[in-house]
Amino acid sequence: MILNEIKLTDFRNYDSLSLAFHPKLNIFIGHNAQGKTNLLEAIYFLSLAKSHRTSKDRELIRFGAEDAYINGTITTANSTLPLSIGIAKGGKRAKVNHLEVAKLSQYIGHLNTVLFAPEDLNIVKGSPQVRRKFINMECGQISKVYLNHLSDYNKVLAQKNQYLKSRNVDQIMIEVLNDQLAHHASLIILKREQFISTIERHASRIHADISNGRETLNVVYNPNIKYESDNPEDLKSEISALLAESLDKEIDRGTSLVGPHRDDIGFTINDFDVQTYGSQGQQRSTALSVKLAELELIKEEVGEYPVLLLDDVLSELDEVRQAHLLTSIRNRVQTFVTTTSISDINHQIMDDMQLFEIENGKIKIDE
Ligand SMILES: Nc1ncnc2c1ncn2[C@@H]1O[C@H](COP(=O)(O)OP(=O)(O)OP(=O)(O)O)[C@@H](O)[C@H]1O
Repeated sequence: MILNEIKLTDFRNYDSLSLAFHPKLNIFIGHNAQGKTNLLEAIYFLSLAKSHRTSKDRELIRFGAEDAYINGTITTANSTLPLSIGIAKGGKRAKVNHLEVAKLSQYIGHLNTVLFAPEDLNIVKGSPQVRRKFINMECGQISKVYLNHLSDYNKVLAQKNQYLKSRNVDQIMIEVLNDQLAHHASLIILKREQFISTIERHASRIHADISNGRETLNVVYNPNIKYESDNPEDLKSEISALLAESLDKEIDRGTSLVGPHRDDIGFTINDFDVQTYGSQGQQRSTALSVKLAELELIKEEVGEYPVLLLDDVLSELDEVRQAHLLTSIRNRVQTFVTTTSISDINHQIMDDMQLFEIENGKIKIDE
């Protein structure tokens, strides 16, 4: 999948901008606060009808303007398709092939993107909550069934926690809720297990490449419930037994202690724990490999590679890791990169790409 061009009107610090992109590699270079990330954000918004930086769409409208527009054209294996989104203070409107869609869900999915930004390092360094959010987002994109079970699980869990907090715990009610939790948990756990093993398969290959074969990355699922079954019914029984065993403790503590809401993922390189013992560079390349594995997942799902957006990651990687990223990946995946310095860019890469110099919302195209 390729994004051929983009037009911005009153988006962030761009009043009017029209750019044609290189099919392999596009580099946005400029000092801080000139509009590099704004451009990646525009591409991300064109893909998902939401920003990766803010939930308030009105922040995207240029100061003093009434509305903002992003237009783009994508080419897939089968077609060339114009996409457009208008953002007004009161809401947003999206068009596919010049026709307005009734629901944003009909719009999303035409342009697929994977974004890697500095904060993604938290997938490795952050709390288990960050990693659960990552699994939920990724599994949710691939499986609607997962999303439904997760949403039901969270609703029942909130109810159960309310009961546990009250002074007079209704044990029968909690047993009913535990039965529902065990049902949803069994499906969530099996999907997570499957998802993490697929991520590991891709991420470990990518990591071997970017570390020039020196490092073996493993991604492991650390479920809160230690289980043996691999079919939903048996797993549900195992979970039910554990929940029953933990009930007294849960009543005592006034909160739910057991279940996939306490799961985590672990990363090891050459068998040591990356979070505890990894260097900064190893933690970054672990996060990057895990994110790049998403490219392969989307390819398996959709049949085509998405577009890759890399925000400010070059300066963080050594030459070998950079070269891998920008040479092998760009031959498969159209890539957009932001950087503050040309010295960050490996010189072998400079031939087959387009450089855009950005200064205060204006772009100079380097021929
Ligand atoms: N709604 C808006 N209207 C006008 N300008 C805006 C708006 N939102 C942000 N900006 C401006 O955009 C600039 C920031 O752009 P951006 O985040 O793309 O920086 P960047 O080039 O990626 O910088 P860095 O290298 O520091 O990450 C700032 O000057 C900010 O004032």
